[in-house]
Amino acid sequence: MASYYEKIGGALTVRQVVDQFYSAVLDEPELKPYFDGVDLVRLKRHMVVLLCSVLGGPEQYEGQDLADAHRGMGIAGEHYEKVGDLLVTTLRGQGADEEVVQHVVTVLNQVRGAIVEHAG
Ligand code: HEM
Repeated sequence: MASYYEKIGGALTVRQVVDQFYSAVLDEPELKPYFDGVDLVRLKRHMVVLLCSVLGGPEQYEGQDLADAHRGMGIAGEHYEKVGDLLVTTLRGQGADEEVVQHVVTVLNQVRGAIVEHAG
């Protein structure tokens, strides 16, 4: 049975998703300030590998633990939802099927607690 990773088109598609996703995030005035001064090349590289491995690809995530990476940013729940929605919209826009999207939504719900620091 094809993995989600194969279904979506492998690392090439994931890279396109991640590029589009961060363009969309940085287009949101409420979200952009979080990324001031951030090394976007490194961020995108880590996100590509993380998403590949979440989808069942062979890549091994070697970035920071998600709680450590986001600690002290004071990320609001409402901003987390926005970022999650942008990822889902981008996946759909790249033709990901609903099974793949639902798997990503499940993982987004699992990691929420590690990333969000403010209820609002
Ligand atoms: C939706 C789920 C999210 C996932 C899966 C995720 C994933 C990641 C990953 C893999 C990194 C790189 C860690 C490293 O380089 O070692 C990172 C860094 C970062 N994330 Fe997230 N993130 C999420 C949500 C958010 C949200 C909601 C915000 C802010 C609104 C955010 C802001 C940042 C920033 C600013 C960095 C850069 C930290 C730095 O390099 O100093 N993330 N994230």
